[in-house]
Amino acid sequence: MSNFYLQARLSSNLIMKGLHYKSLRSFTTMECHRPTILNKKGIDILHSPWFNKGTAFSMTERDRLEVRGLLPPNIMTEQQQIDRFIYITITEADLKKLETNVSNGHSDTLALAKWRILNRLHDRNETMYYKILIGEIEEYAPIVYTPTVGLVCQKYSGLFRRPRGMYFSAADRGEMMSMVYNWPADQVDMIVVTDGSRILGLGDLGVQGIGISIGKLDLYVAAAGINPQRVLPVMIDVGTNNEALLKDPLCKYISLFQDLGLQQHRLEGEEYLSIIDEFMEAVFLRWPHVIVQFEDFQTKWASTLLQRYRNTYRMFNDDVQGTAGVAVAGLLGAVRAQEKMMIDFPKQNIVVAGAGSAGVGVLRAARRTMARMLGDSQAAYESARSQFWVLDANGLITEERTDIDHDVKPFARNTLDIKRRGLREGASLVEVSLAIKYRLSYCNQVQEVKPDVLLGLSAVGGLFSKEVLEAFKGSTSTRPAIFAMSNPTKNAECTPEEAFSIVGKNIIFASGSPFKNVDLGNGEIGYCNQGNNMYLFPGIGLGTLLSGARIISDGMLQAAAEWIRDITKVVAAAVIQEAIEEDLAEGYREMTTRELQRLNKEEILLHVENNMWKPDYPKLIYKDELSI
Ligand SMILES: NC(=O)C1=CN([C@@H]2O[C@H](COP(=O)(O)OP(=O)(O)OC[C@H]3O[C@@H](n4cnc5c(N)ncnc54)[C@H](O)[C@@H]3O)[C@@H](O)[C@H]2O)C=CC1
Ligand SMILES: CC(=O)C(=O)O
Ligand SMILES: [Mg+2]
Repeated sequence: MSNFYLQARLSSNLIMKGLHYKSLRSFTTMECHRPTILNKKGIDILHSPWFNKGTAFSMTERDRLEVRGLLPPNIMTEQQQIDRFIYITITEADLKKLETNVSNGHSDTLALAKWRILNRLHDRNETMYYKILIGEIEEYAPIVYTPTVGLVCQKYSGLFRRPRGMYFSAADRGEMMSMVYNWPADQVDMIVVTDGSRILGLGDLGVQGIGISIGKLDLYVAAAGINPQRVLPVMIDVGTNNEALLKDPLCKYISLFQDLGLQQHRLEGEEYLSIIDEFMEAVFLRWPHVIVQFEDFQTKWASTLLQRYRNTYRMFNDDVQGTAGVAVAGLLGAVRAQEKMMIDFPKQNIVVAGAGSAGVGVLRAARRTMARMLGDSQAAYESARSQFWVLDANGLITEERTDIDHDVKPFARNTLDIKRRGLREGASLVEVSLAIKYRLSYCNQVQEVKPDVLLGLSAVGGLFSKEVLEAFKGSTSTRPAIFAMSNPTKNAECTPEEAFSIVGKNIIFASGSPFKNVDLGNGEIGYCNQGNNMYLFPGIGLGTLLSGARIISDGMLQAAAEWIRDITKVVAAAVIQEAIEEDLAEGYREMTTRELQRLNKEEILLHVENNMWKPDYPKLIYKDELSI
């Protein structure tokens, strides 16, 4: 059902139920219908991407806001502006030329050129930028987000023209409390922060990591309707250990390439923590209701920071918690696709390649889900762990491992059990995929149990090689699942073509970055699903924002994962519902806790819908006009 029909149905239901006046009024104060109060006039408005409408300013507005004569006289509709941008600015002038210069029509150069053109529009006219992004999300998400955002981050120091977001660096210690007031918006709802230490699967990109914060927030605006004037991309620069980004002291005056970040190695330990602490205190001091999404922190800090802040601040780690929700939703979807009952999920044998922040997040969430299905007891939780086979750069992780990470330890395979199955510590992916044999003690039979799922979060492109896929081919599942979730595209553990051609037509395939569906011949299509936290984090953020929940609980994240139906609105509503049930909801804007508690499911959905920003030009009112 389209959003339009859903909204129409919900509205009529509300009217039938005769909602009391206050609630009805707050429903009708829709985000997109609020006029915007300005303290600027004339040319300043045209130079502000937040307020600029370009050629779409009406004559009355041109007079009221003193921009008459500063624009060409032809007043355009929004649609004319979009057409002009897509068909004249992008396609004809720039992209066509580029396309003919690029042999396969889809190269890094072309993607980067598209990003540049979109970024320039973002700098000029934010409303039009989001209108185009939302209207053509399938085409432009891979540009503003993975895979192109990875390339953008790698080249950010060269691409940088106009600032976007805020930078807090090790040199700003003691200053952050006042620095936050340099940001022009009095209300910030959503911050995405990175320290640039593990950008997608591209490693330490230092200050250039700001690109990922910008890309994620673009999706918040496009998918969750968060008002772009209330988002803040942040980069915390504590240095970089990427030597290529550190100046060579011998040629620092002649080097053409100058990285924009601090020229020092990363701070570690207490020094590092004190900087992140200061940042958190500063942003929550100025914007007590903000939500902070931690993004692309290297594994050693991701989980430490999550534990440090999660019970105090409204924050979550997207790589640990967002990815987990999407992966669990995908795993449950695979069980459904096998035409099994949900209760069969705890019987799936799942091989996970990659035990970093993302892999461990998925393992913990999948184990918790299995345990709940098995009765939610400690015994159920214990037994669920035997369904996972976890490998890192050193192969299969067993109890024999000496330097095992605290978070990974619960998933180390029992040594005796491994031997019984003909495996060993450090076994390769081929060995594990080939057979997980075990002897059924009561009938003394050898039964081969092969993995149902092969899930990659290793950042190693091509890890699911021909040999691995051949070995996995013997899966006992009716529809084996291959999730090559690493980003960007070149880091995917395998391509869908490789997976479908080697393992078979009936597999379920998902990848972190988008791939095209595969033509399997005879009119059959191999579907390539995208398994990316982008389907979850906008809903988690929006739901947390509108519920006013004090913290983001596991229950709220679980609710998001269970409700993922690629409709962020529904995900957000589920998160709000859970926040209300856990007594965490404190309300947002006109909607008080009490009013939130009175809403039924449909009303919550409508509340979400009404609070989602839409890329329509608002009525602009100069602040002195208010007193007239
Ligand atoms: N699709 C999605 O929504 C998401 C995808 N990711 C992707 O997951 C990847 C990993 O992210 P993190 O866990 O934060 O990184 P990380 O660097 O902390 O972890 C990588 C893990 O892979 C292991 N590994 C390396 N080589 C391996 C091999 N040959 N075989 C098996 N394991 C191997 C490492 O030992 C480590 O445990 C990145 O490419 C990232 O882009 C991360 C978050 C969300
Ligand atoms: C998708 C994402 O968050 C990552 O690759 O890190
Ligand atoms: Mg990430």
